[in-house]
Amino acid sequence: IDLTTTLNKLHFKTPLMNAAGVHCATTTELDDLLDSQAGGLVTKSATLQPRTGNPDPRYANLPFGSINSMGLPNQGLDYYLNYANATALTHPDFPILLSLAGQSLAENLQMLERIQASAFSGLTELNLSCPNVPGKPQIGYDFDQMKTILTAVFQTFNQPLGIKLPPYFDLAQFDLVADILNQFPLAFINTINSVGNGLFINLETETTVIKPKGGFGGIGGSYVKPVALANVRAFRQRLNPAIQIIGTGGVVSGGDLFELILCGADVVQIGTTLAQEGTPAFGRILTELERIMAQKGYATLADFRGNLKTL
Ligand SMILES: O=C(O)c1[nH]c(=O)[nH]c(=O)c1I
Repeated sequence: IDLTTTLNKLHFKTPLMNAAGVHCATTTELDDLLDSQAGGLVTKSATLQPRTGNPDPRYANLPFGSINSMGLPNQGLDYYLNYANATALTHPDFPILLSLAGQSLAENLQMLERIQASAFSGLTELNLSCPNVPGKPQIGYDFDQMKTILTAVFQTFNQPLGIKLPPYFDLAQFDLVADILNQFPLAFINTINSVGNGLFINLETETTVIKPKGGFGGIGGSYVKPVALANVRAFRQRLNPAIQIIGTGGVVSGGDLFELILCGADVVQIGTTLAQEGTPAFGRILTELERIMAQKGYATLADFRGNLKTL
């Protein structure tokens, strides 16, 4: 069974990695990912300066997933850029993605210029879908702003770049967003980010379970798998084949991983499952995938990628 895959020119030994924001905020967490069966890693979405983020409790595990309103806490771009450049020396073949979530176009352009001026040779993921910075609407739901940002970004940045998208729930929106994205030389899209501004209640205490934003937060885990499958499938059907797809959302088992690849994903990320189970989740899920592939007679991921059949 060959589990290898590629994203742009980066070679992944396995198609599974962390989702930005989970187990990737500090060098300790990032080194943990290096030593796991993950095929690559992505760093916590960065701003130019460090941020403390929203007040605790800002994350909660739920019966079928998680809710979070972290508020973009991170160590600042240089911390992650330094980590990426140091790791490239010790692990030259391990794919590293840098996630950016600047709070203005100017900040994003400043960060991209800093990356371009450095020795960084990985992939950059521009997060257009953080749902938890109070007062900042998600760029991914403002199509004019998205177009403006992508136009400016591709005039500035000549390294491979992908974007992290929020979930969409309307076929006309898939058409509209795909038409915008097809105008740009994107290396990949990553879909989905958490389903924004859900609410979970503690029935006993009659309270919310997280503090920020009156308890509203991004939903992840099994709750969102049907939304992730649909978004990966819809964009695979609509995007220029040169734009690859990272599939994220609701992956708990090897079957879930198989399904996202069947919808067209080239690489798959786990967030909630990694937060709850730790890095052993990578090996468990990959072993389950191998078993399913063997049962079905598939030797490589390309044997079934994107081959979902309709009735
Ligand atoms: O609250 C966060 O830090 C956060 N949380 C998410 O669920 N997605 C994101 O992109 C971000 I930047």
